[in-house]
Amino acid sequence: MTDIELTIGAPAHGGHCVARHEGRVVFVRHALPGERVLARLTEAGDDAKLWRADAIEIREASPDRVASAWPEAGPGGIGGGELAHVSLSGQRAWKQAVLDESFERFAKRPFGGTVAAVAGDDAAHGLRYRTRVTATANAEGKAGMHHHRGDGLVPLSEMPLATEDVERALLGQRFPAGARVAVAQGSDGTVRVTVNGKPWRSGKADTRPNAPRTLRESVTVGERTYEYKVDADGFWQVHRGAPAVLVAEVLERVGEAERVADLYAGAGLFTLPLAAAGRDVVSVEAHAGASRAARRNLHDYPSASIVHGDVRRTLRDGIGHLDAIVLDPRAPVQARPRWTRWQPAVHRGSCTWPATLWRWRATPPYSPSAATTSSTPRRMTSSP
Ligand SMILES: C[S@@+](CC[C@H](N)C(=O)[O-])C[C@H]1O[C@@H](n2cnc3c(N)ncnc32)[C@H](O)[C@@H]1O
Repeated sequence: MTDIELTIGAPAHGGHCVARHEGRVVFVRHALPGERVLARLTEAGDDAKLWRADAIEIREASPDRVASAWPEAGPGGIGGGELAHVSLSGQRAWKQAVLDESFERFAKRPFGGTVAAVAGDDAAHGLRYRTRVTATANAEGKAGMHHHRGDGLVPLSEMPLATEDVERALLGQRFPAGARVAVAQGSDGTVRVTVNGKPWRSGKADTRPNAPRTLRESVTVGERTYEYKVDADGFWQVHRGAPAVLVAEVLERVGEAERVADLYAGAGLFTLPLAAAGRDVVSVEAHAGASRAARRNLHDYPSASIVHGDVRRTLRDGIGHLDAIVLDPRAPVQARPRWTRWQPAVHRGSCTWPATLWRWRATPPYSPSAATTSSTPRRMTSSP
């Protein structure tokens, strides 16, 4: 193992900072801008343009450095807790810098937003926000997570990002070796565990034909509360405050637009409030379970049509005139259709961050026929 001393530069997308060593770029995790660190190289091929390293000793610390809130995600540890050593204000400044830089570089326009805490984040010190966690059981049946960019499984002794109930369900029992474990908590506090896609209860598979598989979620924005039923192991925004923040943002941005597409719509988090606001919504989602959930959630709203299918194909086939598009892809850019005359509507949320939000509304006119013939969109980054 080779250790090198580095001066740390700007933060970059994905939880690392950029440094330089003998002309080569090094992505350094567990460091902060301005720090002087001893870094252990973790990927350093002779011919590689880019090296990766973990800061293992801090020689000159940033004022934003704090004791790690999740030591297991420290150097050589689990991926996904990259900012555990950064103060909350430092995390927000970090995210602001990444968003500002990404928008300037890729969208060629200013980000213009300000990164702010979701209600309750400060009181919880930026922790305990995840209502969804997935893990893999190790040979002893303990829930574990993978090393950053590695296959090795680290059994968890804590999961400080999760709500306490989710953490308890994850760590307080054993699972079949190698199993994929998903733990989720609904708005009413109910926790459901799914093991390899099947219900799990009180330490064993729940084989009852009527074993519960869904969770209730309610999202309150202003005076209104929207009710959803989602699959316990299906997609739902993992931050407990994200659904309400995102719905409020979407409603405001869509404004009075009459016909709206909700692309990559999941279980209908945005489709439902948009339909309830009287919008004519086309909701497109490729995952069969999520699409079924959306149908269930939108049952009482005839102004919403649920398309179960691929976004690109659906747009190519034509979905008619649209006044606004809400776009929330989970997959990176390749999954996006070829955008045309308007700036791409882009949102990419990342679980790495204490709060996540970049969501843009595309402006009309939208022309389905142009969708396959015009220029390729500007590339946007997305997080792993
Ligand atoms: C990040 S989730 C967002 C769901 C929803 N907008 C929300 O916020 O709850 C992205 C969704 O896009 C769906 N998806 C991914 N690729 C797709 C594609 N090519 N066509 C349609 N849906 C896709 C996934 O199944 C997933 O449900």
